[in-house]
Amino acid sequence: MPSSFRQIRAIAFDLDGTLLHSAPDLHYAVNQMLIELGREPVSLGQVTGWIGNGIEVLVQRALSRSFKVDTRLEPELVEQALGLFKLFYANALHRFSSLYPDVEAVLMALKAAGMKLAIVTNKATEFTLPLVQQFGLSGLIDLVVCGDTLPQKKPSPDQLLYCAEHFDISATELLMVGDSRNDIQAAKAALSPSIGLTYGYNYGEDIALCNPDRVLNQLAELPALLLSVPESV
Ligand SMILES: O=C(O)COP(=O)(O)O
Ligand SMILES: [Mg+2]
Repeated sequence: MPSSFRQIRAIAFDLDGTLLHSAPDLHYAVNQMLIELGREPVSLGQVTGWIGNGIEVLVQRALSRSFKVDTRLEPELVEQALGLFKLFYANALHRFSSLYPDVEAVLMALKAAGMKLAIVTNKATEFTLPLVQQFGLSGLIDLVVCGDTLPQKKPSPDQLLYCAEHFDISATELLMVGDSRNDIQAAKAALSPSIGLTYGYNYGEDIALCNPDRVLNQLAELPALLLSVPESV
């Protein structure tokens, strides 16, 4: 565990459950899809527990009505369901979703201090970019790496390594800030430090169990942690 984050030059923020409370719109789109397929809707709590591995897996979990995907799902059904989900989600992207408290202020403070800022999400590009724009983050974020930007998504380290390369820094100088074990595992695999936030989704589990370098309860604590490090440390 690093004694400080003095070496940090760039920050990779996860999106869903970290910057954006997206579960309400994902829940809406999942239920519209299920209803269209003649199936019973599911609860917000269920959907929240299925977020984290991208939309294909979310749709498969919804069809299975469980976190563990039913291996007997017909590929044609999954494809049809995915098409429906995309249609409904595209129309409900930011209807019920909201930024978490202090997101803009925190990003502005970090950017003003010279940090490069990225979003590294497992969400597909077609939904991520409109959300980043809609919530006014485009001018604050230097790079967006989505779940379909590269062949592998988190917990693979590839998106973080791509990010470090883009910023021309070492992965050890890139801090991953996320709500999920996928974020922390990706950071560990990339040899990047990580901060786990407690308010997000993480399949309903305690983020501290993934052993991030630091656990924070609020994003607002981040600037002080990164920018007010005594010189002698
Ligand atoms: O799309 C998901 O399943 C999760 O996205 P995230 O990586 O931004 O949390
Ligand atoms: Mg997340």
